[in-house]
Amino acid sequence: MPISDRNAPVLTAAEMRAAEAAVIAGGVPEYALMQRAGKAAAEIIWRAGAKRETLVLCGPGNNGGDGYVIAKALRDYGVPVKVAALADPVTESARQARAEWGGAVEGFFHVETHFAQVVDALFGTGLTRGLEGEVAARLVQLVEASERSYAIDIPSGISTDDGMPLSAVPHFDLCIALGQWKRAHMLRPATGHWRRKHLCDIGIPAPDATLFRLERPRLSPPADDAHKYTRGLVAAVAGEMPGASALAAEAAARGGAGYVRLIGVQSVNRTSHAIVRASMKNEAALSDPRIRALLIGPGLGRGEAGAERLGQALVHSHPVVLDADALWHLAEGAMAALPENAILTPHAGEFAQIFANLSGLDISGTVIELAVTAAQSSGAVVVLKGPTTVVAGPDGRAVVADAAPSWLSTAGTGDVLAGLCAARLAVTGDPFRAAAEAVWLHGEAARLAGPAFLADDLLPYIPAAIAACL
Ligand SMILES: NC(=O)C1=CN([C@@H]2O[C@H](COP(=O)(O)OP(=O)(O)OC[C@H]3O[C@@H](n4cnc5c(N)ncnc54)[C@H](O)[C@@H]3O)[C@@H](O)[C@H]2O)[C@H](O)CC1
Ligand SMILES: [K+]
Repeated sequence: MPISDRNAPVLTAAEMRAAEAAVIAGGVPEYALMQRAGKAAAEIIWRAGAKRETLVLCGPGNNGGDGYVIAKALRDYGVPVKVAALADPVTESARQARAEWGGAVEGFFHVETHFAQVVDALFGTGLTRGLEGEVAARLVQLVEASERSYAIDIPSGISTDDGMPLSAVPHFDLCIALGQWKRAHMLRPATGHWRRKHLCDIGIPAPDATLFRLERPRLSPPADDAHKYTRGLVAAVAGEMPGASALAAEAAARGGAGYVRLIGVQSVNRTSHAIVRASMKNEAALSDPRIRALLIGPGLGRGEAGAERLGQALVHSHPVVLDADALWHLAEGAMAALPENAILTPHAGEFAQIFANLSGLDISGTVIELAVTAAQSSGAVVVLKGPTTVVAGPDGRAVVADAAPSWLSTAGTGDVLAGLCAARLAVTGDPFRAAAEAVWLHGEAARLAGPAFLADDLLPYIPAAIAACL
């Protein structure tokens, strides 16, 4: 189940083949799908490149078949086109496409090197190993010599399921994904191999999937009769570095919570007056049954005092967001004590530290497998933060955020994200939805803030990010 109909599925190569097979079983011939794919891609190339001379590189499989369809369609638009093939077609559909192209087919190594545009239709989701050395080198040479380049479905040499290059892979202007997004379209390092990506709809319906692309969520304004408690009370527990918990608390307040209580902070300078402070000694402040989300970790400290505060805070079983130093304190025992609705927000280093200690857990694979395995083993929603952030739920669902600005890689932005997670958890009561909304709002606030911001600068952009979702 996607979290909303805006979230497109992200498939493995096997899932893509199954989705394609279902359409073919429903009566659409494979060749008709290839025609749709090739024509849709050709239209995009035509719009981008008009009548620039174009070289289409065709491989032996159906990716190459798409290439022949593209070449024919571009020729029909009046574009000067040449085709160079690495090998003869090995599938029936590709043979048919080549026959319909009907024009000359040059040798991959013999065709001249300089073209205004190059289209890579050598290999797609059927890639089983890296390209041979000279083949990869020639592809890089042809693409680098061109003014514009297009990768059909996936750049040749990129592994579909993990986004890893299996041989030298050039950088393209545009990656044209066919039918549905595949994992490599979301994962580094693959995503560094194109400037833009575009998904072509070729009539392959979204299959049942567990992984989705994070898209702009739909949020609702508070109900007409809302008051601060119905909108959600967030309790943020401070620690050794009060600035971090203050930042997280402010993000929670701007992220939609009705009431934010900051507990256990001594120095109060520079925190909004709307955030209510309470002492750790005031037990009622933490045990308050109206608390809809507890936030602990930013600035907590790694010493005894931090561990003690964490223990005190978890005792009440509030839905919780655990970040930073709280994750550091999270040993196997504490993990078992997590309340039902918990969100963990580790970056890669924290992630390795927590989950490497869990016995019997195989932590390997892409950030997607890592986050999903961690969520399933901990029973919590895991937000694995990084250049590609993944939100995974214990039920196996995950969303991947592939487009956050790299300017977010600065101190304190994690505190802001944790605060947003707490706000959305308090508002929605659903940790998976909350984490996905928070990650999107965080990325949007960063986009709005522009370059070289401080984490504090994100705060005034959060309302505008929310406004984009109403
Ligand atoms: N998904 C869809 O709905 C549609 C996808 N189309 C396109 O088809 C490709 C996938 O085609 P497939 O034939 O399965 O695989 P490839 O063309 O990627 O290549 C398979 C071919 O190549 C051999 N091979 C694999 N790796 C290497 C290598 N390193 N060196 C040499 N040879 C290699 C392998 O043995 C096969 O013979 C998909 O990406 C779309 O572009 C269709 O158009 C229909 C709709
Ligand atoms: K390709």
